[in-house]
Amino acid sequence: MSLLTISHLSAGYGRKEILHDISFTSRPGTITGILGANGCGKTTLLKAIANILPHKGSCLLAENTLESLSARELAKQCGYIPQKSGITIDLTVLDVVLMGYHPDLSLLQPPTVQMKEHAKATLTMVGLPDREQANYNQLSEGQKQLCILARTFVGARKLLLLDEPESALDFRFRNQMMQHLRTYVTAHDACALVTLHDPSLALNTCDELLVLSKGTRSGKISPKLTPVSKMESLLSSIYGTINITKLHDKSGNEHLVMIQEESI
Ligand SMILES: Nc1ncnc2c1ncn2[C@@H]1O[C@H](COP(=O)(O)OP(=O)(O)OP(=O)(O)O)[C@@H](O)[C@H]1O
Repeated sequence: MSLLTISHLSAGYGRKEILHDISFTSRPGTITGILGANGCGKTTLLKAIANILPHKGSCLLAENTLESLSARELAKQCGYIPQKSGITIDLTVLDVVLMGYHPDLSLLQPPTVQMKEHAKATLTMVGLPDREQANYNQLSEGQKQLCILARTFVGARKLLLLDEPESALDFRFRNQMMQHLRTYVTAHDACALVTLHDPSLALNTCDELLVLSKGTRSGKISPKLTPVSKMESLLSSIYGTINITKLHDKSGNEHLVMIQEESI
């Protein structure tokens, strides 16, 4: 059964259409990676689903048509992480995380003690223990991404839209971030759409991959089910001639690794 149903979505800027007739579904408890070349429309897709961009088509989350919700109701259903947080004023890390509760609080209502404790625990979980009183703007870019991730997690929304949440994270934190996301979608029966630029990370941590090419859907991959030859063919449309190889770690778990077949 689907939690999210995107039907015939088209969107763009002004008169220029960027996304053309995109349809797909996501099940509860799953992570869908969105892959595509620079400028193909990944961010535009997330913005349209988050209702930041006017669009044609519809986005259904469980029984809610997202386009018909008020901004507050939408924020209660859907957490959106843009590429840049846009936070320029001085705020503590804890205050930034507590912003994740805003849709649940009335104007000027302060967060509860329980919310603060949960926010601190979430900061520790994502890898920022003891940093709650630090100035958000004095964190490294990677630490900022972890802080914004914590902000997204505390809200317990059914749909998470994450735009390159791993771009400033090192190898270890990238994998951990995807593990935290896995824990989140499982615990909340939620679904996450994540734009990623690391195909190997996407192949090993996402349940499904939506492949975009020039604003159209060129295919969907289920890394555990789709034959390697079909994955290679679809991903070659983005990355050129590539080769996907199966490797096993020391515990015997299978991993997919994508390598470039020829020099560019
Ligand atoms: N605010 C805007 N006004 C006009 N055109 C825009 C705007 N934002 C993006 N575009 C255009 O829309 C197209 C898709 O951009 P988008 O940011 O969705 O791509 P993307 O796949 O997320 O790229 P990247 O991987 O580089 O982040 C690009 O051609 C871009 O120039």
